[in-house]
Formats: sequence, C-alpha cells, structure tokens
Amino acid sequence: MTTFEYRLPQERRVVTDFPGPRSTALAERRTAVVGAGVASTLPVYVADADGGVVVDVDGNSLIDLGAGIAVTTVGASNPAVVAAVQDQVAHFTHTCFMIAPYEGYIEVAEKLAELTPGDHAKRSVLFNSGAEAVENAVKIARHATGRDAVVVFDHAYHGRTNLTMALTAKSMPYKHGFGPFAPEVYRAPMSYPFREGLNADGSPITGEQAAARAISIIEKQVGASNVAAILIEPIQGEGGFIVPAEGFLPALAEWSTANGVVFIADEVQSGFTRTGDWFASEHEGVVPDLITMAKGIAGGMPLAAVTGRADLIDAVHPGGLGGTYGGNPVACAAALASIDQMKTLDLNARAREIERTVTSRLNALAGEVDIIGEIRGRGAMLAIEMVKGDGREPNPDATKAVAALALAAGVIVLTCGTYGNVIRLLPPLVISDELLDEALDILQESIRTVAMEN
Ligand SMILES: Cc1ncc(COP(=O)(O)O)c(CNCCCC(=O)O)c1O
Repeated sequence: MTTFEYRLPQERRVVTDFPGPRSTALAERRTAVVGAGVASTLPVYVADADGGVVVDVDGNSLIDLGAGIAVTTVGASNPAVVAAVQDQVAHFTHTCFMIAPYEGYIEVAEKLAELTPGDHAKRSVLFNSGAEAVENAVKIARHATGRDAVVVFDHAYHGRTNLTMALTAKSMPYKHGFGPFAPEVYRAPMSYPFREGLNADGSPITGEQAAARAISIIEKQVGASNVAAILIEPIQGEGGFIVPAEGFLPALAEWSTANGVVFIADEVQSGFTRTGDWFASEHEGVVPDLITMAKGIAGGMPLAAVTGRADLIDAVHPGGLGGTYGGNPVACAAALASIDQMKTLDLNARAREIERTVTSRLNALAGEVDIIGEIRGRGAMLAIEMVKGDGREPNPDATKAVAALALAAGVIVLTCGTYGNVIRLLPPLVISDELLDEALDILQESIRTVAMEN
C-alpha cells in the first residue's frame, strides 16, 4: 500500500453537467480567439489539479487517468516541484544556455547520463518538446553517419513538425493537408502481436521473426549502408500502446550496431518510470545509441532531451545544436525535483503496483464482455484494445462511448490507436490506491454498459 501526501481532496465529485456554466462560458470565449485546429478532449476547463484529481472551474473533481498524456507522473502540483520552480523563477527565468549558461542544465544532463541505459560515455542536449528532441536526434544521427535514410515503423508517432509528421504513421489528424513531408523517411512493419498473423504451424509470430521481416524490407528497399537511423518507440504510444513481441527490439538494435545504423529509442511517452523502469528500453536490456525524452521528465514543465553516445553527439560542430529556450532553467529545476521525487517515492515500484492492480481487474472483465480484444502494456502505461465482430475488428465507437460514459461519471480516460479503438490508462503514479480503485469501478461499469449495447 503506497501513501502520498496531497493538497486537494482526492475525491470524485460531480456537481454540474459537463460542461458546467463556467466551462461553457470559457468555451464561447475560446471559439472567438483560439484556432479551431487545437482540439481538446475534455469539455471542461481546469481550475486546479493535484495527485490523482483535476478540478474544473465549476467545482467538479475528476479522477485523472490521463496525466496530461503521461506528463504529470509525480502530480500536477507536486510540492517539491512547485518549491523548486518558485525558487528558480525568483532568480532568473531565462538567460539562453547558448548565451549565458547555468548549472541546472548541467545537473539535468548528469542525471540523464546516470539514469539512461548503458554505462558508456554519454552527452545530452536539452530542448522544449518531444518533437524537437526527435528532430535533433535525427540531425545527430545523420551528421554522425553521413547517411540520409531514417527507418520508422507502422503505427509510430513522433510529433507534429514537418520531419516528425513524416516519421509519424497516422494521417488524420496529424498529417492530413500539411504536406509535402521531409524526404528519406522509410516505414517498416511493426511487431503488433494482437494483430499479427500466425506461423503455418499456428504458432505466434516471434519478435525475432517480426524483426527479420522488417530488416529484410530495410535491406531490400533502403539499403543498410544508406540508413542513418532506426527510430522506434519501445512501447508505441499514440499508435495504440503496442508492445512488440519479446526479441523484436533487441534484434533491431543488434542489426543497427552491425550495420553502423544509429538506434534511437523514442521514450517521450514511455520514459521516466511510466512503464516500471526508468526507460522502457531496459525491459529487454536494450541500450539505445540515442534516447529522446520529454513528457514525464519535469513534472509538467516543458522540457525534452536527447541523451546518448558521446562519440555521436560530440561529432556535431559547436553551434550545430541549440535553440533559444532549450533547457530553460525553470524547467531544469522542475526536472531535478521531479526526478528526485521519482527516486524518493520509488515510482518504478509504484508503476508495477498499478500494473498489477489494473491488469488483474481488467483481465477479469475481459472474460465477461466480448468487446475487449486485449489488455496490454507495462507499469502505468496500459491499454484496452476494443473490438467487435470476429474479435479482431476494431471498435472505435465503443471506445468513444466508454470514454464518454467515464467522463460523465467524473473519470478522465484517454483513447488512441491507429484505428481509434484503444483505451489507454496513464494515471499519475502518485494516485492513491483508493482513487484508482474507484476509477476502475467506473471504467468497468462503462465497459459493461457499452458491451450490453453492442
Ligand atoms: C513517442 C512520442 N514521441 C514524440 C512525441 C511528441 O512530443 P511533443 O512534446 O508533443 O512534441 C510524443 C507526443 N505524444 C502526444 C502527442 C499529443 C498530440 O499532439 O496530439 C510521443 O508520444
């Protein structure tokens, strides 16, 4: 039993319709001044957040199973993070590390060298968003190898900039209408066990077989000597919380090393205790050449990073990497406090506790209803793939309906997936056991209700 301290009451409290009157008024103001292209999942506007709850402007207290898309791992107002931010911001908000550097940036880089997989010499460069980190990891790989091609995978998500859109798989809403996209990006098949076929003897396609399939395509259609980097999420996020079969990632990493290809793990969503390890790559002992990070790194403050082999990163000429805000001092202070909280609270162990609680309850539910195709994921990065018909056909309507019922009952549930049919669970790791259990009660009832209507 894990206990945490909270500032707000950790309770589900529904006092108005969704949206309530104040949220409705804010929505009207928003329409007049905010671009319609920025969509929001929730119809409510936030007034406060702490631990496992988000409180809206009408006084509703919602249980948060989204953590702002895997960001507020330590909570949205963790007192240690708040104190660190207040102290730093009172000294200086910004000097630009490329102009007037400061210790906080170095301290974050020291932590990343310590925490990321591998005991080799490492370097880090800090940025502001996951997409910016991915862009720069590709820059570093291309610069170090002198090659152009980047290999990514089906169902991948890497960002919304021009290059990261090219790297991302799903067209709508991320890419549609925004082309032309950056060249020299090639897509290989992913290991997606739930949707893989079977071998002729009926046995499942192994991770090694899936890797051999991808490698064959890379070698035939791109040419190993033309590939600067393989870029992959160890657990795919927006594409549907796809956990590749054991052996897939190690085989790709080994091939990359054998062919002078930079192996980049995009851990923006899976990093920083989210999956029960500091980084998801650790699960199979994979040591990436470069790792991209963001989201959970800094308790909600915008910070991202590329960490990896010193020989690759230091090959870039001085001034070749940077940006005005990269490694902002306030964000660095938040990151140091957030990482310290992850250690102090042993959030890797907490993530594994959450996995045990959630998967035991959802696997039992899967036996009751016919709209759950698979429960998967690791730590507190868990997913329910929703199906219909033959038990494989994606069921996006049921997915939306479950999330809507959960919200109406005061529980924030996010969805994802290439087919829009995946419910994902990303609670803050500081959520209490009681609140998590209550959220799971609501989620289970929502799924049962939708199953009866299907
Ligand atoms: C693996 C992985 N790499 C890169 C990114 C991009 O990170 P940014 O900080 O959103 O740029 C993500 C961001 N995922 C959430 C995107 C939400 C949305 O924009 O609709 C990711 O998950």
